[in-house]
Amino acid sequence: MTGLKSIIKQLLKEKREILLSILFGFIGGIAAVGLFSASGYLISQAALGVPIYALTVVIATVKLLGFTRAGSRYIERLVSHRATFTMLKHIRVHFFNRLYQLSPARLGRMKSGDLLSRAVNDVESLQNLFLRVLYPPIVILLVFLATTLFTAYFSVWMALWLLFGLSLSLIILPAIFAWLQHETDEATTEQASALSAEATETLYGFQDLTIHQAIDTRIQTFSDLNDDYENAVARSRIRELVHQTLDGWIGFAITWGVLSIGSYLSAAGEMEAVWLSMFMLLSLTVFENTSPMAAFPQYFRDNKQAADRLYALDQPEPSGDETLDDQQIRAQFDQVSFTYPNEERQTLKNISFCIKPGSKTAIIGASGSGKSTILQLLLKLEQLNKGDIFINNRNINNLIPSTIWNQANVVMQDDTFFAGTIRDNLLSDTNDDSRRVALNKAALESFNLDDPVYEKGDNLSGGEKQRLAIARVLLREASLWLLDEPTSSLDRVTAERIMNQVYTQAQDNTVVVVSHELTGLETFDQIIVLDQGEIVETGDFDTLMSKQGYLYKLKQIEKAVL
Ligand SMILES: Nc1ncnc2c1ncn2[C@@H]1O[C@H](COP(=O)(O)OP(=O)(O)OP(=O)(O)O)[C@@H](O)[C@H]1O
Repeated sequence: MTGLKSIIKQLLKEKREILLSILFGFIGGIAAVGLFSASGYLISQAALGVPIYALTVVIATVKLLGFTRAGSRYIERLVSHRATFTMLKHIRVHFFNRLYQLSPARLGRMKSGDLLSRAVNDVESLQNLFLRVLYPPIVILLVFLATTLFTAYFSVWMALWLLFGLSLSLIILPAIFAWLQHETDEATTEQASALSAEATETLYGFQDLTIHQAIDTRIQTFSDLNDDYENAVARSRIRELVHQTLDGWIGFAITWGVLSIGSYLSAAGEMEAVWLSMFMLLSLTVFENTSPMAAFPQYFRDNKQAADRLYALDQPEPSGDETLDDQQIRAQFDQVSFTYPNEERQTLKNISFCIKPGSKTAIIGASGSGKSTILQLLLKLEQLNKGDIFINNRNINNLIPSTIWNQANVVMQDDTFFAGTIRDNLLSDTNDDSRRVALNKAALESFNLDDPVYEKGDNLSGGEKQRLAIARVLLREASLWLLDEPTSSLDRVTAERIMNQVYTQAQDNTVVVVSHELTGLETFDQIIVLDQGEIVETGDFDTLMSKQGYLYKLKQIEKAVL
């Protein structure tokens, strides 16, 4: 289902409001036509010297139509806006739920500026969908048809002429302008997206760009993108104005035609001349109603694209097992290959290994050899391309990601910290005493729970962030520990102290540690050595050293360097 269809389906839930909007829109529109027509008739009669008492009914009708028009316009606006805001509320909730279910890896691949503009601009622009795209044409059509029917009572030719004007104004002109706009609009959307992503990246990287003296180039790029976008928007607005002008001319031309037909009919004695001014004002008013159609192609396009973009995030609800019954976690990779989306290079090549329940595994290897990727796949943050991963003998494809996350204590290289306090950033609803114990275990005893943390943890050093991330996991109960270089920014003594705390707490659990460090490997049950996405050897420390293979050579190099 396309995005627009999904949104319209969502909107149709507000049936009552929609029907009321159309009904009162129609009453308001037809009252306006009636008001001006009756006024035209009144002016003609007054000019002919008809006494005022003979016109009492028409005068009262004009007044009544004036009130009806104002009242129904008010009710129409009220119910149409209520329908719109209810719809927006549902869409926001739907969008957030989808965003929430997206895998963090897929989220990460979207440029943050782009994503923000999606969330905010797209939902905001959808408020025009009902107010300017869906129901105004229906109301205009109904008013037009009712007016044409009324006109047909006096003259079929005049009614046909009005119908001709209706098809020009309501169908042909919007279709031509929608077609004209089609190509440039695609470009405008891409430019808006590029501009937003560029702005976000420049703001985030402002400090680095300034230090590396690359800010001027970046600002120039931003300024060029901005110019392109502004030009595209200006072109689009000019087209809208041309459409509006042409629409006005069509209204005048049709009114002129109505007047000509009326004059001919009254000269031929088939219609009284007193009706002429009524038809002239009727035609002018009914065409005035069509002026919102000039913005129709633009709004239609904007809303269609916004809806498609929002619903592009839709993906099937994750299905599968929601629990892992066993206390201990066993993981097995069976001939797994993996390439990141949109990448040519294979990151993992046909790797197989088994992590036994309650065991301690170290994954080592050169930078870029694929160590972190193994953790990403285990957490189902990425979808493997070939082979199978089993957790407790269940294929990972049949597990919903949150089942694994519930069981996992994870420290990644780029854990996120939020503006708030240390307490907030521990992400635990336990009591303050337990929080303090966790901070102590993570060698953060100098921190207070109320100490502030800036956005993205900007006031914390690299080592403090790592220790805070470890304090987070020390507060959770989990049977699988996945630690990606958890102490790489710490001095050896502190690192050992903290890791001892981790191993004590995780002594019965399955632990996988990704590391560059070659020290302390003796304590692991299994060492997996990776090189360029391939496993070059596995085994415990003594076995690998006695084999005098890859790890042995690395150790020799380390010895020589130190
Ligand atoms: N999100 C991503 N999209 C595309 N390629 C990626 C992504 N993440 C990692 N890669 C690539 O996959 C390869 C393996 O990356 P990975 O992070 O798993 O290596 P690593 O062994 O953990 O490296 P390091 O020790 O430097 O952290 C690298 O070549 C990297 O460029």
